[in-house]
Amino acid sequence: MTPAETPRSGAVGSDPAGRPRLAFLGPEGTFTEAALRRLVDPAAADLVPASSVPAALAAVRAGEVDSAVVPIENSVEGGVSATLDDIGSSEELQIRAEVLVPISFVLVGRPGLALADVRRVSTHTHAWAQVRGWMHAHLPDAEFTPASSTAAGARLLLPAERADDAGAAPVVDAAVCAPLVAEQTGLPVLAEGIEDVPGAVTRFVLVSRPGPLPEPTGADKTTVAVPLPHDHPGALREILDQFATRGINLSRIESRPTGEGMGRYSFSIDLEGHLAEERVGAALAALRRSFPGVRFLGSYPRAERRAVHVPPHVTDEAYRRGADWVRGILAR
Ligand SMILES: O=C(O)C(=O)Cc1ccccc1
Repeated sequence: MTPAETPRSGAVGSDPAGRPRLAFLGPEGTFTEAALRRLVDPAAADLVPASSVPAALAAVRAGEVDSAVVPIENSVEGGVSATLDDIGSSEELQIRAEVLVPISFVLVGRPGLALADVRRVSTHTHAWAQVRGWMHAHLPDAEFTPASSTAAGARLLLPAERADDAGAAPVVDAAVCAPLVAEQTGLPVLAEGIEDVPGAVTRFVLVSRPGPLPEPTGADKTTVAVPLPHDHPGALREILDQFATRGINLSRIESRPTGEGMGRYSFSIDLEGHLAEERVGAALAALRRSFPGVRFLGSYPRAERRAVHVPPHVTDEAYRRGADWVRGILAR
């Protein structure tokens, strides 16, 4: 990729013959679309809405698009399983960039409907989890109808969007979505700021097929998945030791079932640092020796751009001094 082909973030793999194609969890108005607009210049790319996270990632794998933007972690709800499981299942995808998006929700309703008349509410499961307390306090009897995204849930309120039976009453009364969707659709806002935890943020990642890593910036993050062998006592301790002895801080670690049977788990880990840094490369090389199933899922700049603290004994310079000393002895 040449600099001229590189969009704003420098993160998107682009097709020299044309504009990069970018899939995202759609339709228009999702939080994922807001994330995409922060990661790349939307005017320089073709945006392709996908109906689910797996669909967006499958389009990348199949080469139908260059990259996809998907949610990966929420400060209230934790990891987004659909994303962690999909990207962690192979080394076919690589995270190239991340961004944090503040999340605030509104409740939009069917035109003419009062808040007290709302019975059925649609939204994405992650949004529902973040407004449960508000719902309990204001609409305790509301039924939840899951939608593929917040914007898709809101669109159920627009009769013209329902191809099945355009004349029929909407299947839901209200939807939880971003304020932007109310503006885009003209749907009336019944309540705003309905999130249970003010200041919640969601982390989104830009994912593409494997390629050259972004240059180290000193403020990077690396994501790996480590399936645990079931006959390896102390495996988790060994994994953590590799990072601890090299002064590598972890910013996320969670276990996900592999689907191969009860008790079979893979650890999804974010660590501070870039694979090109000695301590990170050494830790991952050591992990690979003991756990050949380890998957590298990307080294990329941290959203906050905050420099990683590297203890003095594990800087690249410290590694060089150590290696020089050994070489000097062997050369005697
Ligand atoms: O449904 C959306 O708008 C998304 O982008 C997924 C999501 C849902 C709730 C919080 C953050 C992201």
